[in-house]
Amino acid sequence: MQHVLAARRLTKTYGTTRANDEVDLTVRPGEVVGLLGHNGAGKTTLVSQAAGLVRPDVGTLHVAGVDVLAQPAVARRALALQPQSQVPLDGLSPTSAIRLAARLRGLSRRDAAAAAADLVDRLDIGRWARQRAGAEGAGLSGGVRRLTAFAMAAAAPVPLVVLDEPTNDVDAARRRLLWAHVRRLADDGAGVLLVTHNVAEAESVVDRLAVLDGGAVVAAGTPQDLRGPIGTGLRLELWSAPDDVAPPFPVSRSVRTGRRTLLSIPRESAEHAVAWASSLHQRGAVEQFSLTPMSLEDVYLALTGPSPAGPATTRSATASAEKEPAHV
Ligand SMILES: Nc1ncnc2c1ncn2[C@@H]1O[C@H](COP(=O)(O)OP(=O)(O)OP(=O)(O)O)[C@@H](O)[C@H]1O
Repeated sequence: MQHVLAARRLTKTYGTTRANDEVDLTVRPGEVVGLLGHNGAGKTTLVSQAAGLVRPDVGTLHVAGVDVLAQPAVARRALALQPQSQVPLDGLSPTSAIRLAARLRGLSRRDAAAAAADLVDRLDIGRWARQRAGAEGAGLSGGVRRLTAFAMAAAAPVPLVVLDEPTNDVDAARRRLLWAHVRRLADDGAGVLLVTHNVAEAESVVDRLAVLDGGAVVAAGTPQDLRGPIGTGLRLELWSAPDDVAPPFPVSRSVRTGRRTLLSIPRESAEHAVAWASSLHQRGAVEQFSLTPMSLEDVYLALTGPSPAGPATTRSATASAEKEPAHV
């Protein structure tokens, strides 16, 4: 079936900063595509171009088959956007804002009211549903405003839903409700482009992922594709290990954060690792330990590096930018 989003060689430069560098990205109806990347990697620039808010320097962009560059207003009607910044709700309650969004997308008064009631219920924001926001959203918490903005984007059927960091400020229980609804949007036939820093949680809802680094797509595919050889490994976590800890098996990566030491090890070393960590634990050298499969977050960090590369000013500005461009 036709893509609901098709970006080809999309490039956007601000001065010497290449915010998007020949990005290829597609979203099909019924799938959730996650867009990952460090701060400044170029995610919002890509989303803004898809929404017709920013014009690319080079490349082509189609939303639901409509050329965004030639017909931005028509393309915009095929897309619902939850922006990264909070939406202004001044004077509106969550219920009235969601209804309004649904009405603007052509739903009847009755259907808009039903959609708003359903979303308020699914996202568990009933306590605040009739509470009017003051200036700059005053009176509603950041999380409720964010959930309301999500519900506004989800209020009426549309070919492409674009969500730019929808879970910011949202508590753990309601994040789960939101993720479930993201999946439901795709299961109902929409294509969803999801920008998120929440790699671990996003793994449960995305069909495919693209990782941006320095404006370029450095990896793309299903979570399983991305795991690749890195993802077949294991992670051994030690709590309060001494600084000079020296495992007697291969370690591809060792990271210390606070009291935790995280070692990436090959699957074949599992038995050795458990025996070694158990003996450290018995001697009191570590407080506790765990051995688990590598998470998608570990793989993401391995792909992008522990510190942000930032946008590339040239193609060779970062190690990862030298990799073959990937396509999704
Ligand atoms: N209007 C602009 N003018 C100048 N530079 C810009 C502009 N918009 C974005 N940039 C730069 O382009 C790069 C990509 O920014 P972008 O906002 O797309 O990143 P991002 O991946 O969305 O980051 P974050 O995760 O922090 O939201 C950054 O270096 C940013 O400073």
